Amino acid sequence: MIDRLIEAIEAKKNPTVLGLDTRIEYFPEKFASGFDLTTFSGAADGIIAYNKALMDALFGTVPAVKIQLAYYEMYGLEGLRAFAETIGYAKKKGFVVMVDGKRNDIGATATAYAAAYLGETPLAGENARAFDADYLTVNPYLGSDGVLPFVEACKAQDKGIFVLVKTSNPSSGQLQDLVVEGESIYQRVGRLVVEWGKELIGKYGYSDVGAVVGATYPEQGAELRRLLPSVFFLVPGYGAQGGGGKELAGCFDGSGRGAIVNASRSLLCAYKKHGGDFDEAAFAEAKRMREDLAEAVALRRERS
Ligand SMILES: O=C(O)c1cc(=O)[nH]c(=O)n1[C@@H]1O[C@H](COP(=O)(O)O)[C@@H](O)[C@H]1O
Repeated sequence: MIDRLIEAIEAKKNPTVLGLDTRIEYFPEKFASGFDLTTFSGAADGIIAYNKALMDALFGTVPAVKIQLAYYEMYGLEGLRAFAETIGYAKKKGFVVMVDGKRNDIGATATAYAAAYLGETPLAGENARAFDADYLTVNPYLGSDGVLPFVEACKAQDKGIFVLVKTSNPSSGQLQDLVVEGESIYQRVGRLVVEWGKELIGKYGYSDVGAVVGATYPEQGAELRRLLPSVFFLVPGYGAQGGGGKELAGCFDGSGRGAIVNASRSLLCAYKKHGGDFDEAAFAEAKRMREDLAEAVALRRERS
């Protein structure tokens, strides 16, 4: 999977993920008036239409989408309908599809989650795919036996995962920065990610087992980039959370690879900054973000 992700980034010359954390409060008035937003079903219809318009506007310039499950679960079964339809449309448009569910559990249950998002669900007779994503985000708190079922699914199905290593939120250091046996927890998790992914290295030297590294901690990002050369980074926290710009140079490697940066609210609500229609505004913001990241990559290349 990782080779496909890297090639998709290079084809668009843009290490950006469109985060589809879509909620009805983000709809501009004119768009909102087209749906009955007093019901889950109307909200789901609105979300599907919003997502499709954004994907239509951005598929030429952005290589991947990340669909955050929480924003679909909160609209109940209708929300899951919107989730499934968004995955289907994203694939049709050629996006690499990441599902952000931060899943984990004991081994047997992790196997069920892996079947749901990365693999196949056994039915009487034959297997079927429930939600067919390319990537899933995974929480490592339960240790190896809670992560290996996802790694197995990556192997069997040519998929990928991003394991939470250093997250973007303000309190991420409360546990992740603790020093144990001479290294921080996030460094230790990073080393485990290398272990988990060592049999899944693609032709560019990166593994299907990647890491989430928040844009809001660029120093730790650069440190992890040096420490984990085979681990590709999903970097959330750009824009709305304050991350971005040249600070992110250290998340990339010397050839400009190694990371893809997610923006959700800053693209979903770009019309509030740029004015005009929400899809055109998202396109303008995606272009600005691409230039911003290109500068970070250029700086990284200069340093190598
Ligand atoms: O796994 C993630 O994607 C994630 C990890 C992390 O450390 N920080 C983080 O913000 N995220 C997700 O990335 C997205 C960020 O959204 P914006 O802040 O609106 O761009 C949300 O879907 C978060 O759940």
